[in-house]
Amino acid sequence: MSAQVRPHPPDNDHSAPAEKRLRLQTDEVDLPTPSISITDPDLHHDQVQPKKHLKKAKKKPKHKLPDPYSSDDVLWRDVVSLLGEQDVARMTAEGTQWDAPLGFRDELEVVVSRLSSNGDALALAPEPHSPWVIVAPFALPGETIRVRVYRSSRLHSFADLLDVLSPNSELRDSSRVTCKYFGKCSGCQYQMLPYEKQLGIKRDVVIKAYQNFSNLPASAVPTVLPTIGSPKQYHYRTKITPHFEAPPKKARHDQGSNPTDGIKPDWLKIGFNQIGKRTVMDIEECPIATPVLNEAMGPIRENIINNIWSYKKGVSLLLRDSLDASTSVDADATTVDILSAQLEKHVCITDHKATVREKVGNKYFEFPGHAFFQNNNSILVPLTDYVRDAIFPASSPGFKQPTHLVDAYCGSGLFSIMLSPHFTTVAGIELSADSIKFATHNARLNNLPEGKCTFRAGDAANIFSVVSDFPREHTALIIDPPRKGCDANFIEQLLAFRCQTVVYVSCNVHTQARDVGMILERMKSVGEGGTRYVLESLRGFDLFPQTAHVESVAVLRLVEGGI
Ligand SMILES: C[S@@+](CC[C@H](N)C(=O)[O-])C[C@H]1O[C@@H](n2cnc3c(N)ncnc32)[C@H](O)[C@@H]1O
Repeated sequence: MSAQVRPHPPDNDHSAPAEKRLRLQTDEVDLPTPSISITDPDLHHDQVQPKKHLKKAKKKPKHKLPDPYSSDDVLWRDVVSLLGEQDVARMTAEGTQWDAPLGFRDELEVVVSRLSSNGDALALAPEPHSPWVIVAPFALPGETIRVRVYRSSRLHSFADLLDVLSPNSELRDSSRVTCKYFGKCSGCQYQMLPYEKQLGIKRDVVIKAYQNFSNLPASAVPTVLPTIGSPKQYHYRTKITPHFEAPPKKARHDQGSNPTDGIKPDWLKIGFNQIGKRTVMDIEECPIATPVLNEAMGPIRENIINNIWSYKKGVSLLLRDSLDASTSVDADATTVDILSAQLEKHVCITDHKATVREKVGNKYFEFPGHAFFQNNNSILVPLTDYVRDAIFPASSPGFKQPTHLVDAYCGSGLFSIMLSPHFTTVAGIELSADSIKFATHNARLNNLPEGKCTFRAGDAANIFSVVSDFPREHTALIIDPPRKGCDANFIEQLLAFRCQTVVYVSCNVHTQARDVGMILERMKSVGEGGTRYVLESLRGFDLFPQTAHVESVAVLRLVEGGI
């Protein structure tokens, strides 16, 4: 029996490396630059050259290894785990780990063993190709699938899914798929899965990240709590960035200066990247985006079609869901009361410089269209409440009530402002001067007492000199860095600052695991004052339903005594 899976057309061009292919969540997947090196023996073997071979070392390496903590690196750990250390060690010693037993466009049947943390299915290649791993999208554990190989890497080959020959009926429910592009678009991976299963898979991603990337003993990592689901599982995404290419030379030549008359030329695709390809696919609606973004898509597409000949370069569009911010808010009139009167209408913002307005709980946030803001508004109250409850545990004997909050990587002030009623003093820092301007504005917009929240632009590590007079035992630190995580300087200063509670929120659990591992490990040797951090709790939040992404929240608490 075949399941409803749309096969790829036969003309796939898979020449692009996976990391170059844009995904829908482009802002969440800025690939990490490693700030702390890891000790993968294989990496060292291939990259560190003895001095006498310096000349050779300058040559481009034959095989490019993935950047540490990149999605390819995460996949590599999954591949090793599936093959087993023994086979991997043997093939590494034999130098056969790059010798793919399968060629371009080879077709084969495989049984899916498990999912990778990136959401792809992993299967062991059958004899005579084993040991080797096949990586394919949109398939589930236990399923027999037919695939076609398009690219090979170290110990694994990437393949298109051609057909699901025997679906896993306990997991796959094709009736759940609401998007006509699912199976081709690179934005979503899990629409065929019941939501509870998606949450379970994301919990496993958090568990695996700490096993593979934290360097911590199992005893130092608490049982990962169940993933908190998103109140909205569709129509939640408040920002999308579809893109399109400029007219190809030939089309320009053929068309001359004739207008399109509103008819979309065949070569013009406005949308997101196809799975496994560098090419854009045409997308007229996106069911994970909010209704106002979907409504705006039609007129925006029409405008591009009518004016396509004026584009000399490809364009990445911005569509952002905003409460109606068209009325300018002057400093004296910025009260929540005034806003409440005008607000509940949603509009689509397309200008990077325009002001976007969102409401979270009873607070309002404004920020520039180009700036970072969490993309799933529906889960922000549960998320910020969770962080608040972690900082103020219900009953903990001898617990010193926090009064001061440090918000590192604060953006336009989400955590600072949401949690401000619970603190006397709040200090935030953020690299983007624009976001800081808005964080300060947002404190006023929400009528916070003057001087309670202070925000400054700069590198996160600079915050520690600013808050050196905060009472450490009454201070909580929230960290919410970009995907690359914190740098070593920040972690060193955090260890010296040593406040009572650290809540680490991250959209990349792999760099979070690295950083938390580093904090706990370094604490052993720093040891000042007889205190150390423990990882008290760990859980995922599903900010990105239908996709393989997960937000992870780690709570670190300072405790007395050694290990
Ligand atoms: C994941 S966002 C979190 C923003 C905010 N906490 C929120 O939830 O809206 C990470 C933020 O870190 C900022 N950032 C990146 N590198 C930084 C650095 N070295 N120091 C301070 N902020 C940085 C980015 O500009 C971005 O606003």
